[in-house]
Amino acid sequence: MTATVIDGKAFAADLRARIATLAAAFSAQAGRQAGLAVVLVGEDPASQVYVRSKGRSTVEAGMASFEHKLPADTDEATLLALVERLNADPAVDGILVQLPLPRHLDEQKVIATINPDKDVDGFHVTNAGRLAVGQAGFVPCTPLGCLMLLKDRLGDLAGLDAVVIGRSNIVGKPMAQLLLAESCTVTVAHSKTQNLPEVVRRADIVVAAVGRPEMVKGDWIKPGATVIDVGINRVPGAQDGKTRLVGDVAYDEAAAVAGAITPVPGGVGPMTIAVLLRNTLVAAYRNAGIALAPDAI
Ligand SMILES: Nc1nc2c(c(=O)[nH]1)N[C@@H](CN(C=O)c1ccc(C(=O)N[C@@H](CCC(=O)O)C(=O)O)cc1)CN2
Ligand SMILES: [Mg+2]
Repeated sequence: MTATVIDGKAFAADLRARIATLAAAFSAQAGRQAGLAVVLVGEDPASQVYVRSKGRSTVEAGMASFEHKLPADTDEATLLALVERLNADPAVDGILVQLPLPRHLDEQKVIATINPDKDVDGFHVTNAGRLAVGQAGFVPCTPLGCLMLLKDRLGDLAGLDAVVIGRSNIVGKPMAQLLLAESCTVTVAHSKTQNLPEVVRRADIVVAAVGRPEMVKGDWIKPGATVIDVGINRVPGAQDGKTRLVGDVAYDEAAAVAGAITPVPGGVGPMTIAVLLRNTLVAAYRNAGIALAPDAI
């Protein structure tokens, strides 16, 4: 078997186009643009790339982008005061603090300061709780993007066996909650899981989010399974000094067995920013008190 390649880049482009149409409708109805504030502390090169890309995508979708770049040695009080100002700013519908933060800053404390109804990353405990009990809230962008790709490929997920490898607050745990809400039978595997290859072999859906390059091997995959690779790992390339990106799944081996698989790059990654725009627009509709059909985006 050779797997169908799930083209996250194309799916995300289509999603962004639909968001742009709705964002224009929002601006006309509300008399203002939906707004996203992104806070970057420090000069981490990857974070700078992601923040630039978020700003550009926000403007391209017809929304307002507010970028706040703070030096790496910013103290906690200054960062929390900025978040409080953004909470109070009616032009700001969504607030995102780019992670990771410099070590001296407490990520949980910063996230806890964001108004949950502006928390378009879905990282606030209130939104984690809402997801856990099935209430409307914001869902973290990467797992929601994975779910969109899965539903597009498989339709109804009810009854399928899903294994999520990784238990982070940002991907693994919310992914498991989302799959449970779709009535999958969900296993969350992690570094202490015994007989991981056997556990993965049971799965109709495998979501790999461990951050270990090419850890999931082809012979772990059940023939025909759908494989979603969240990993973005930079490893030394074949040529001197060059690096290349690989996922958490050994792609060529897995693609020979799976029914469908996301590539790295071009799979899950582009969905993260498209879903961020989606969450921001949903926040704008809610903040403006304008109804938006639940399945509109
Ligand atoms: N506050 C947040 N911080 C972080 C998040 C997040 O959702 N919210 N996620 C990641 C970084 N991230 C967005 O912030 C992100 C990561 C990867 C991609 C992406 O498109 N990746 C490409 C490859 C990019 C490359 O060449 O390096 C792909 O997979 O095709 C977008 C956004 C951590 N921090
Ligand atoms: Mg820290």
